[in-house]
Amino acid sequence: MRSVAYQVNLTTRFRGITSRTGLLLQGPAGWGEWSPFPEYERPEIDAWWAAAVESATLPWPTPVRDSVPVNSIVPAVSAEVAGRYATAGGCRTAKVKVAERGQTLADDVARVEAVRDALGPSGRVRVDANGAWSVSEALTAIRQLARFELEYVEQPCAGVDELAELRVALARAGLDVAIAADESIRRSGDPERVARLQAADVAVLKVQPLGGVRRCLQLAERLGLPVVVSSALESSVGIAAGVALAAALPELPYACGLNTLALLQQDVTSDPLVVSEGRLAVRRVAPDGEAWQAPPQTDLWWRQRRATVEAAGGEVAG
Ligand SMILES: O=C(O)CCC(=O)c1ccccc1C(=O)O
Ligand SMILES: [Mg+2]
Repeated sequence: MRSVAYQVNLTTRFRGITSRTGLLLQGPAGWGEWSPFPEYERPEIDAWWAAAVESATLPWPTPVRDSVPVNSIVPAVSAEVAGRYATAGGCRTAKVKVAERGQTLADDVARVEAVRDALGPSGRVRVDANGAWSVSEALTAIRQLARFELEYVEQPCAGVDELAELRVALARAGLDVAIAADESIRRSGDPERVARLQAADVAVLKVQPLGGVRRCLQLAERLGLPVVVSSALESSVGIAAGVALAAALPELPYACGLNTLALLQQDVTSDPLVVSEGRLAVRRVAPDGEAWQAPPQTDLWWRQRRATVEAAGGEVAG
């Protein structure tokens, strides 16, 4: 199958990176995106490849809705500008990054307060710590953040066992705040351990790291937890696969973390997915133009990376 590499700059530094690169794959069903982060290796990146192949070769599972709600993203910015991020695109749910290295809990409290003020009492506010807190740090932080009525706290601690311990401690402390697992599902090698250990109330599912839309639908069923569909910071081609998953889930109780196109300075198409009134439409995306195409060296690097995964002959979606 034909493939072409993209590379675009980010508008805001995110996860410590300032640009995003990946491979777009064209097959009989349309386009797929393969964009495991550069430091990821086999076998972890095989699941990402399976997702791209699924997107390029198979139709999407039957949707039960034709658009999906998404959350805005508030990076670890100052409280002064946080409110503007929170309401972008008409979103009524915001996800606030907390526990950023070099910042304090007071910075997090000020940022979350600004977001709650901007959305008003009917808005929903979630935070994501990306596993940065110990159990006791998480307890301290959640104690202070709970007054802003959090929808959930995403990956407060790094380990599955820590998440389980934190949930017990929260219940003991009378703090009724839900916990979502993200990295613990997509990087632990055993996504179902979270459910077995009752380590989370909510499961964050990302199509590429979990091997495709069909795999995610099956996993959602096995987990038996409410699901939040989220992006891995992709172009419109990858986001479309996330939207397809969200559209096919029997229940969709939460806004999706698929509003990451706003973090890219450019997209791979002149007809990108656009958030309107806080929602994304369900549809396929095809790349066009060339301003986003990666330089030859980067394109070559992706082709070689692809060759290692294909040579290993990992199973693909079906
Ligand atoms: O959940 C969202 O709103 C957006 C997705 C997101 O935050 C993300 C994107 C790329 C890598 C990691 C993460 C994360 O959830 O931590
Ligand atoms: Mg997360």
